[in-house]
Amino acid sequence: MNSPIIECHNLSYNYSGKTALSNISFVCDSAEPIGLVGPNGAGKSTLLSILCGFLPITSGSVTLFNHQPGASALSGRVSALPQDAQLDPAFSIGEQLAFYARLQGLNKQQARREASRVLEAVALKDVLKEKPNALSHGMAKRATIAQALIGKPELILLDEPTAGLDPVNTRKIRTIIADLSPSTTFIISSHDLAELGRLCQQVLLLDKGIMSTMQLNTTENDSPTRFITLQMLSCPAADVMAKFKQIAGIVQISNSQKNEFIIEYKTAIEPKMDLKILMCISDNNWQYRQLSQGKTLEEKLFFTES
Ligand SMILES: Nc1ncnc2c1ncn2[C@@H]1O[C@H](COP(=O)(O)OP(=O)(O)OP(=O)(O)O)[C@@H](O)[C@H]1O
Repeated sequence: MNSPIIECHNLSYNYSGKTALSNISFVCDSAEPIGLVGPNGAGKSTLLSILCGFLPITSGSVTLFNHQPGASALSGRVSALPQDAQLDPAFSIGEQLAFYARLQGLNKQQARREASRVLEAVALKDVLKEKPNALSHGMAKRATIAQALIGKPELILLDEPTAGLDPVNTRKIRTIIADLSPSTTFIISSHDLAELGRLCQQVLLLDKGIMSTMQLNTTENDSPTRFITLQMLSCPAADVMAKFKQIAGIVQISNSQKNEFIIEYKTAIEPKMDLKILMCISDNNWQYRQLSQGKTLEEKLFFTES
């Protein structure tokens, strides 16, 4: 049987007496991308630093593919993109990537080929000879992700890969991750819950150093009711709720935020509730922005009653 990708038991970490991680335990054995979320200061970067072997394990245990973080056996199998990853302004992108490839033991020619391969994977093959100052912020971020792809690692830890990026570049990074999964497992720390909701089936939630895990899209499948999230353009909320309540099968509607509604319905009564809702919107000449199955990740994490 294969060893789990990550196994973490009773891990705690303190900075000079200040608790950053408190007795956390989790196991990752799925190749699907895993989200790591939590408010500022929750302990996400600390956890990633321990997984990378940058910080020591002082209490509890952690293994990646059955090895201690930072073990030489993990070289080439695990890589990371730190939150503040920088490119060296003095060297071209191709030179820097080839340098990191050489550190992994490739010869000069193999390293050059590897630099081209990873740049192509992030849709940046034209910048091989450019220096970092010729790249936009989004391109530079993708170039640092290219660095994390060197040697085709099985596990890549990404700390805030889309922070500060526009929607186009955010989408490009999502595509890169989706294309490389599941042959590569990504752990993605991010405050962008919409992005994580699109990519991840499993989410690790850290709050003040305490962890809980959440498996997305599983409980709903087993449940007699499901959820739809509906975003309307400006609309009379009270009218919308009153009209929807008349649709057979709808058990509950909440106006989760301005122009957004979470609708819970019984699948046995109306399996195609999305069509019913769209017909109701059309009959009333309302306009909607987006209808999606399930709740948003934000709603699941922070506003679902347990
Ligand atoms: N080098 C350090 N020295 C002392 N305390 C630290 C250090 N690094 C982090 N901390 C503290 O540890 C806790 C966890 O910080 P960490 O950076 O891991 O959180 P985070 O979830 O990554 O936050 P953010 O989302 O803001 O990046 C915080 O209370 C922080 O102040």
